[in-house]
Amino acid sequence: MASTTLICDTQPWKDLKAHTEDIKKTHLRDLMNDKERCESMMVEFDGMFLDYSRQCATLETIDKLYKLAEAASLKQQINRMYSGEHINSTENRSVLHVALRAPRDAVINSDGKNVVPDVWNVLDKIKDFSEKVRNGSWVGATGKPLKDVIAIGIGGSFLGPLFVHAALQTDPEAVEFAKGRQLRFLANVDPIDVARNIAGLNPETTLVVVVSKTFTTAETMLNARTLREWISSALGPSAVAKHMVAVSTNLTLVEKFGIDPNNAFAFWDWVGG
Ligand SMILES: O=P(O)(O)OC[C@H]1O[C@H](O)[C@H](O)[C@@H](O)[C@@H]1O
Repeated sequence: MASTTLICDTQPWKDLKAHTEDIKKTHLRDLMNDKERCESMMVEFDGMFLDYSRQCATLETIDKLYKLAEAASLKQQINRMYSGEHINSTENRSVLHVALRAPRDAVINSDGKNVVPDVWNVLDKIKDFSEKVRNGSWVGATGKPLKDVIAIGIGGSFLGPLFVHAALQTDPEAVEFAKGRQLRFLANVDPIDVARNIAGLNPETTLVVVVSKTFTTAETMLNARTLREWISSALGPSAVAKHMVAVSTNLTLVEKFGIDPNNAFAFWDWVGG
């Protein structure tokens, strides 16, 4: 049940607010001298190390934050999310991005259906396709392997892929695999940006990935049509099926656009856009 009390009207919020005034008087240098405090602000899990000791916070702050989380029913809200309740009340839908990284045997229901098998079908399809592109067995319209990628998308459909790209830029294995390849992002409708994106790329060896939850976003669709024209004017309209793929919830529009449904990687309404 959603509470009608605003979080800022609760006692734990007021306590935390008063506490922040106190903590401002203490220098971080002094906080860092407290060994017990520093040790309890470091955690390790599954090879990941989190050190949050360099925050203006004491153990008392953490305790107050926990009390606030309790007042906000954070645990219950997390459980509601995992059980597929429509916690996105404005869009009346589940919020299940957690299902995208769930193990194969997990059961996560949305509207009475376990969504995990569908997720894994798409993940396997993505892996299969990307491996073919990487090992050169997927070839373009003129028989050449595809080495460069242009990702079209705006908002979340740009920032998500960009985030992964940024994260992998310092991973030695990813750097090795990316040698000789370019990944470019087309995320606005400035014609100069289109020109910059395709400069130096050959349509014969380029893969275009259109990422759009709705497949109706004006900027993305304009850029997708521009690059469809770039490909088909150089290689003929049938080349689109070899050189363009999509990631979307709207597979009907993807197919209408001319992308082969076999190369459309689905996701679902319950993934935030
Ligand atoms: O993924 P799409 O449907 O193309 O939407 C792309 C973006 O469109 C708008 O800017 C929305 O505010 C964003 O939340 C969304 O990520």
